[in-house]
Amino acid sequence: MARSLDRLYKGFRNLVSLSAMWSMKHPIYSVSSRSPSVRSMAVLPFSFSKPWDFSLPNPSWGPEMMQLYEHYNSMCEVETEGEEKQESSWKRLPGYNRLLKYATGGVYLSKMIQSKARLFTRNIREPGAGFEYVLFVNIKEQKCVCILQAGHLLEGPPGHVHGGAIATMIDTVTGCLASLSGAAMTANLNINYRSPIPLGSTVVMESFLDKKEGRKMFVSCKVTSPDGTKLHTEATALFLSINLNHLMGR
Ligand SMILES: CCCCCCCC(=O)SCCNC(=O)CCNC(=O)[C@H](O)C(C)(C)COP(=O)(O)OP(=O)(O)OC[C@H]1O[C@@H](n2cnc3c(N)ncnc32)[C@H](O)[C@@H]1OP(=O)(O)O
Repeated sequence: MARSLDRLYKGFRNLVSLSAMWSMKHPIYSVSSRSPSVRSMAVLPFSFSKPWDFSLPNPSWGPEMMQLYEHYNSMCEVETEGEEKQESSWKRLPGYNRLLKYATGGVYLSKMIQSKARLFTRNIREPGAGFEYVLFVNIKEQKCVCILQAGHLLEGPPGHVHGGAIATMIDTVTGCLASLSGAAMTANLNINYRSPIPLGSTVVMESFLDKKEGRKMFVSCKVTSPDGTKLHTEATALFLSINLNHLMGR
């Protein structure tokens, strides 16, 4: 089992390179200009039982979310230097509702390990109602950017996003960055909430690897408005790289 888990984690890392392939296989939806409430009721042409890349645009995405997606997605394209083509250091990470199932070898393990388990942030079926997000990583710069459109089911204070939902997304973004070179878990997360995030709005979450000391990774994260003028949230996190046996209680 431990060996299978190690193979599986290598598969997780391969997901980064798989993203380019997935984006070619799945066509991007055109986004309608209807009001946010109408947009959030749009129905996606897929069921949860099929693998679906949630990081691709769907009709619930508003213009700001689309604009930012297109900006970062264009940076993932192959760069040309003179005659030579170079792979971009930016990658879009595909988003599944169960990573385990779609990683190399994971399809077998996902039947053995709590087959009903699903990724917390990808569980709300109605498009636009929960966490609509896409993650981009820059491996060279050790940086991760997430574009998040927070839906109406994430309410905390009236009309605004719940602090726990914001913390969840910060954990996801910083966790993705910390896990780029291997399995890691959050040991500590400190959050300063500076200004509330209105429901339905789009925010940019930027995360940086500040320092690495042995197994410890110190990561920071900033949540801002799309134009960067408004700071919503700031956070620092400590991640510890783990051996996958840690998850098996050994
Ligand atoms: C794609 C989706 C991505 C989503 C990513 C989401 C990530 C998550 O949410 S993970 C879930 C939440 N996190 C958890 O459940 C973790 C629970 N905690 C644990 O399992 C363990 O405490 C764990 C793995 C963090 C550390 O345990 P362990 O590996 O035994 O480390 P340990 O030997 O105690 O400590 C190692 C070092 O880290 C330090 N350390 C450990 N915890 C902390 C902490 N909370 N604060 C500061 N330092 C700490 C220790 O002091 C020690 O330092 P040093 O080497 O200088 O003496």
